[in-house]
Amino acid sequence: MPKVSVQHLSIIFPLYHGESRSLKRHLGDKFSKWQAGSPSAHLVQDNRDRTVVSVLNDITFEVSPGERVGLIGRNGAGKTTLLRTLAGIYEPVEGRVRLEGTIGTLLDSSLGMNPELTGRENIRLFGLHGGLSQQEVERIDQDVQEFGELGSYIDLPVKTYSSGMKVRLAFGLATSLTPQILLMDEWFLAGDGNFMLKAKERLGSMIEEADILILSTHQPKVLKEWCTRVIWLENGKIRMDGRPEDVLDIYLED
Ligand SMILES: Nc1ncnc2c1ncn2[C@@H]1O[C@H](COP(=O)(O)OP(=O)(O)OP(=O)(O)O)[C@@H](O)[C@H]1O
Repeated sequence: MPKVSVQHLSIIFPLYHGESRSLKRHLGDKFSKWQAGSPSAHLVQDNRDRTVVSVLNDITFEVSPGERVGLIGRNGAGKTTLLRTLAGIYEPVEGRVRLEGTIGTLLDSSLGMNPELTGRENIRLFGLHGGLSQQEVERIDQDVQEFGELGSYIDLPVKTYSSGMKVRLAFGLATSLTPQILLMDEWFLAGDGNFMLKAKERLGSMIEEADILILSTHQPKVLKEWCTRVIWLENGKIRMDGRPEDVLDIYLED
Protein backbone atom coordinates (compact mmCIF):
# COMPACT_ATOMS: atom_id res chain seq x y z
CA MET A 1 0.00 0.00 0.00
CA PRO A 2 1.43 3.41 -0.90
CA LYS A 3 2.56 5.47 2.03
CA VAL A 4 4.59 8.59 2.83
CA SER A 5 6.49 8.83 6.09
CA VAL A 6 8.60 11.81 7.15
CA GLN A 7 10.38 11.63 10.51
CA HIS A 8 12.24 14.55 12.09
CA LEU A 9 13.33 15.90 8.71
CA SER A 10 15.72 18.86 8.63
CA ILE A 11 17.21 20.52 5.56
CA ILE A 12 19.91 23.17 5.50
CA PHE A 13 21.55 24.82 2.52
CA PRO A 14 25.15 26.04 2.72
CA LEU A 15 25.75 29.50 1.29
CA TYR A 16 28.58 29.23 -1.22
CA HIS A 17 28.91 32.93 -1.79
CA GLY A 18 32.46 34.14 -1.03
CA GLU A 19 31.19 36.49 1.64
CA SER A 20 28.96 33.94 3.38
CA ARG A 21 31.40 33.14 6.19
CA SER A 22 31.34 36.71 7.31
CA LEU A 23 27.72 37.38 6.43
CA LYS A 24 26.53 37.21 9.99
CA ARG A 25 29.29 39.59 11.08
CA HIS A 26 28.41 42.00 8.26
CA LEU A 27 24.76 41.94 9.22
CA GLY A 28 25.66 42.60 12.85
CA ASP A 29 22.65 43.64 14.92
CA LYS A 30 20.44 43.55 11.88
CA PHE A 31 20.91 39.77 11.71
CA SER A 32 18.80 39.04 14.76
CA LYS A 33 16.14 41.58 13.75
CA TRP A 34 16.00 40.18 10.22
CA GLN A 35 15.74 36.65 11.56
CA ALA A 36 12.99 37.47 14.02
CA GLY A 37 10.90 39.39 11.53
CA SER A 38 11.43 37.12 8.58
CA PRO A 39 8.59 34.89 7.44
CA SER A 40 11.09 32.64 5.74
CA ALA A 41 14.19 30.59 6.34
CA HIS A 42 16.70 31.20 9.13
CA LEU A 43 20.34 32.04 8.72
CA VAL A 44 22.27 30.03 11.30
CA GLN A 45 25.88 29.08 12.03
CA ASP A 46 26.68 25.40 11.59
CA ASN A 47 29.19 23.52 13.76
CA ARG A 48 32.03 24.63 11.43
CA ASP A 49 30.99 28.26 11.93
CA ARG A 50 29.67 28.61 8.40
CA THR A 51 26.51 30.58 7.77
CA VAL A 52 23.85 28.25 6.41
CA VAL A 53 20.14 28.55 5.66
CA SER A 54 17.96 26.32 7.79
CA VAL A 55 14.96 25.70 5.55
CA LEU A 56 13.16 22.73 7.15
CA ASN A 57 13.41 21.95 10.83
CA ASP A 58 12.22 18.76 12.53
CA ILE A 59 9.31 17.98 10.21
CA THR A 60 7.32 14.83 11.04
CA PHE A 61 4.14 13.57 9.35
CA GLU A 62 2.66 10.51 7.66
CA VAL A 63 0.30 10.28 4.71
CA SER A 64 -1.96 7.28 4.10
CA PRO A 65 -3.70 6.11 0.90
CA GLY A 66 -6.67 8.27 -0.05
CA GLU A 67 -5.25 11.40 1.57
CA ARG A 68 -4.81 14.53 -0.53
CA VAL A 69 -2.52 16.87 1.35
CA GLY A 70 -2.14 20.56 0.61
CA LEU A 71 0.95 22.46 1.80
CA ILE A 72 0.44 26.13 2.60
CA GLY A 73 2.65 28.82 4.08
CA ARG A 74 4.08 32.20 3.30
CA ASN A 75 6.72 32.72 0.60
CA GLY A 76 9.88 30.95 1.68
CA ALA A 77 8.15 28.77 4.31
CA GLY A 78 9.74 25.64 2.80
CA LYS A 79 6.94 24.09 0.72
CA THR A 80 8.94 23.57 -2.48
CA THR A 81 11.94 22.32 -0.52
CA LEU A 82 9.73 19.75 1.21
CA LEU A 83 8.28 18.57 -2.11
CA ARG A 84 11.76 18.31 -3.62
CA THR A 85 12.99 16.33 -0.64
CA LEU A 86 10.04 13.95 -0.97
CA ALA A 87 10.92 13.59 -4.68
CA GLY A 88 14.49 12.61 -3.73
CA ILE A 89 16.08 15.76 -5.21
CA TYR A 90 17.42 16.87 -1.81
CA GLU A 91 18.91 14.58 0.82
CA PRO A 92 17.79 15.08 4.43
CA VAL A 93 20.49 16.56 6.63
CA GLU A 94 18.72 14.94 9.58
CA GLY A 95 15.76 12.62 9.84
CA ARG A 96 14.20 10.13 7.45
CA VAL A 97 11.94 10.32 4.40
CA ARG A 98 10.29 7.18 3.07
CA LEU A 99 7.92 6.89 0.12
CA GLU A 100 6.38 3.54 -0.75
CA GLY A 101 4.71 3.36 -4.18
CA THR A 102 5.22 4.74 -7.68
CA ILE A 103 5.99 8.46 -7.63
CA GLY A 104 5.00 11.14 -10.14
CA THR A 105 6.26 14.71 -9.93
CA LEU A 106 4.98 17.97 -11.34
CA LEU A 107 7.64 20.18 -9.88
CA ASP A 108 9.11 22.28 -12.65
CA SER A 109 8.42 22.98 -16.29
CA SER A 110 11.56 21.36 -17.70
CA LEU A 111 10.81 18.03 -15.97
CA GLY A 112 14.21 16.70 -16.94
CA MET A 113 13.62 17.05 -20.68
CA ASN A 114 16.62 17.23 -23.00
CA PRO A 115 16.25 20.36 -25.18
CA GLU A 116 18.54 18.94 -27.87
CA LEU A 117 16.17 16.02 -28.49
CA THR A 118 12.85 16.22 -30.32
CA GLY A 119 9.54 16.05 -28.47
CA ARG A 120 9.07 12.49 -29.64
CA GLU A 121 12.58 11.47 -28.57
CA ASN A 122 11.95 12.96 -25.14
CA ILE A 123 8.76 10.93 -24.88
CA ARG A 124 10.73 7.78 -25.72
CA LEU A 125 13.41 8.65 -23.21
CA PHE A 126 10.73 9.12 -20.57
CA GLY A 127 9.37 5.66 -21.44
CA LEU A 128 12.82 4.11 -21.34
CA HIS A 129 13.58 5.69 -17.99
CA GLY A 130 10.26 4.49 -16.58
CA GLY A 131 10.80 0.95 -17.92
CA LEU A 132 7.64 1.11 -20.07
CA SER A 133 6.78 -1.39 -22.79
CA GLN A 134 6.92 -0.41 -26.47
CA GLN A 135 3.12 -0.51 -26.55
CA GLU A 136 2.82 1.80 -23.59
CA VAL A 137 5.32 4.25 -25.10
CA GLU A 138 3.23 4.32 -28.31
CA ARG A 139 0.13 5.09 -26.26
CA ILE A 140 1.86 7.92 -24.39
CA ASP A 141 3.31 9.28 -27.62
CA GLN A 142 -0.17 9.57 -29.09
CA ASP A 143 -1.74 10.86 -25.89
CA VAL A 144 0.88 13.60 -25.43
CA GLN A 145 0.72 14.64 -29.08
CA GLU A 146 -3.05 15.02 -28.89
CA PHE A 147 -3.01 16.81 -25.57
CA GLY A 148 -0.09 19.11 -26.45
CA GLU A 149 -1.38 19.99 -29.95
CA LEU A 150 2.22 20.13 -31.13
CA GLY A 151 1.61 19.08 -34.74
CA SER A 152 4.76 18.55 -36.75
CA TYR A 153 6.84 20.22 -34.00
CA ILE A 154 6.84 16.85 -32.24
CA ASP A 155 9.74 15.89 -34.56
CA LEU A 156 11.75 19.07 -33.97
CA PRO A 157 14.22 19.66 -31.09
CA VAL A 158 12.55 20.95 -27.94
CA LYS A 159 14.94 23.94 -27.92
CA THR A 160 13.02 25.28 -30.95
CA TYR A 161 9.69 25.26 -29.05
CA SER A 162 8.01 28.37 -27.67
CA SER A 163 7.69 28.41 -23.86
CA GLY A 164 3.98 27.56 -24.17
CA MET A 165 4.79 24.54 -26.35
CA LYS A 166 7.39 23.34 -23.84
CA VAL A 167 4.83 23.56 -21.05
CA ARG A 168 2.27 21.62 -23.09
CA LEU A 169 4.77 18.86 -23.84
CA ALA A 170 6.07 18.69 -20.26
CA PHE A 171 2.63 18.78 -18.73
CA GLY A 172 1.24 16.17 -21.13
CA LEU A 173 4.17 13.87 -20.42
CA ALA A 174 4.07 14.26 -16.66
CA THR A 175 0.35 13.50 -16.58
CA SER A 176 0.44 10.61 -19.05
CA LEU A 177 0.85 7.99 -16.32
CA THR A 178 -1.04 7.91 -13.04
CA PRO A 179 1.42 7.37 -10.18
CA GLN A 180 0.40 6.13 -6.72
CA ILE A 181 1.99 9.18 -5.12
CA LEU A 182 1.71 12.50 -6.94
CA LEU A 183 3.88 15.45 -5.83
CA MET A 184 2.86 18.75 -7.33
CA ASP A 185 3.97 22.37 -7.05
CA GLU A 186 1.45 25.08 -7.74
CA TRP A 187 3.40 26.22 -10.76
CA PHE A 188 1.12 23.79 -12.64
CA LEU A 189 -1.99 25.63 -11.56
CA ALA A 190 -0.88 28.94 -13.01
CA GLY A 191 -1.49 30.08 -16.56
CA ASP A 192 -4.40 31.15 -18.64
CA GLY A 193 -6.64 30.40 -21.56
CA ASN A 194 -7.72 27.17 -23.16
CA PHE A 195 -4.66 25.27 -22.11
CA MET A 196 -5.35 25.76 -18.41
CA LEU A 197 -8.92 24.54 -18.78
CA LYS A 198 -7.66 21.41 -20.48
CA ALA A 199 -4.82 21.05 -17.99
CA LYS A 200 -7.09 21.35 -14.96
CA GLU A 201 -9.48 18.76 -16.35
CA ARG A 202 -6.61 16.37 -16.97
CA LEU A 203 -5.13 17.02 -13.54
CA GLY A 204 -8.51 16.56 -11.88
CA SER A 205 -8.86 13.01 -13.16
CA MET A 206 -5.22 12.22 -12.41
CA ILE A 207 -5.62 13.43 -8.84
CA GLU A 208 -8.72 11.32 -8.35
CA GLU A 209 -6.85 8.24 -9.53
CA ALA A 210 -3.64 8.79 -7.52
CA ASP A 211 -3.63 7.20 -4.07
CA ILE A 212 -1.76 10.04 -2.42
CA LEU A 213 -1.48 13.67 -3.51
CA ILE A 214 0.86 16.23 -1.94
CA LEU A 215 0.33 19.65 -3.44
CA SER A 216 1.80 23.05 -2.63
CA THR A 217 -0.39 26.06 -3.30
CA HIS A 218 -1.28 29.56 -2.12
CA GLN A 219 -4.85 29.18 -3.36
CA PRO A 220 -7.43 28.38 -0.63
CA LYS A 221 -9.97 27.48 -3.32
CA VAL A 222 -7.71 24.74 -4.67
CA LEU A 223 -7.10 23.39 -1.17
CA LYS A 224 -10.81 23.24 -0.43
CA GLU A 225 -11.59 21.67 -3.79
CA TRP A 226 -8.81 19.08 -3.96
CA CYS A 227 -7.45 18.40 -0.49
CA THR A 228 -8.63 16.32 2.46
CA ARG A 229 -5.89 17.64 4.74
CA VAL A 230 -3.74 20.77 4.96
CA ILE A 231 -0.27 21.14 6.45
CA TRP A 232 0.71 24.74 7.25
CA LEU A 233 4.46 25.39 7.16
CA GLU A 234 5.94 28.39 8.91
CA ASN A 235 9.65 29.16 9.15
CA GLY A 236 10.40 25.59 8.03
CA LYS A 237 8.28 24.01 10.78
CA ILE A 238 4.78 22.57 10.87
CA ARG A 239 2.51 25.16 12.44
CA MET A 240 -0.75 23.24 11.95
CA ASP A 241 -1.91 19.98 10.37
CA GLY A 242 -5.61 19.21 10.00
CA ARG A 243 -8.82 19.46 7.97
CA PRO A 244 -8.68 22.15 5.24
CA GLU A 245 -11.51 24.21 6.75
CA ASP A 246 -9.93 24.20 10.23
CA VAL A 247 -6.42 25.10 9.09
CA LEU A 248 -7.55 27.66 6.51
CA ASP A 249 -9.74 29.50 9.02
CA ILE A 250 -6.74 30.23 11.21
CA TYR A 251 -4.24 30.65 8.37
CA LEU A 252 -6.33 33.29 6.59
CA GLU A 253 -6.99 35.14 9.84
CA ASP A 254 -3.27 35.08 10.61
N1 LIG B 1 19.50 26.24 -2.90
C1 LIG B 1 19.21 27.12 -1.93
N2 LIG B 1 20.17 27.77 -1.26
C2 LIG B 1 19.88 28.63 -0.25
N3 LIG B 1 18.63 28.91 0.16
C3 LIG B 1 17.63 28.29 -0.47
C4 LIG B 1 17.83 27.37 -1.55
N4 LIG B 1 16.62 26.92 -1.97
C5 LIG B 1 15.71 27.52 -1.19
N5 LIG B 1 16.30 28.35 -0.30
C6 LIG B 1 15.62 29.17 0.71
O1 LIG B 1 14.79 28.30 1.44
C7 LIG B 1 13.60 28.97 1.81
C8 LIG B 1 12.40 28.11 1.44
O2 LIG B 1 12.27 28.08 0.04
P1 LIG B 1 11.07 27.31 -0.66
O3 LIG B 1 11.22 27.55 -2.13
O4 LIG B 1 11.05 25.90 -0.17
O5 LIG B 1 9.81 28.10 -0.07
P2 LIG B 1 8.31 28.05 -0.51
O6 LIG B 1 7.50 27.88 0.73
O7 LIG B 1 8.09 27.06 -1.60
O8 LIG B 1 8.10 29.53 -1.06
P3 LIG B 1 7.16 30.12 -2.22
O9 LIG B 1 5.77 30.11 -1.67
O10 LIG B 1 7.70 31.49 -2.40
O11 LIG B 1 7.34 29.26 -3.45
C9 LIG B 1 13.63 30.33 1.13
O12 LIG B 1 13.99 31.30 2.09
C10 LIG B 1 14.70 30.19 0.09
O13 LIG B 1 15.36 31.41 -0.11
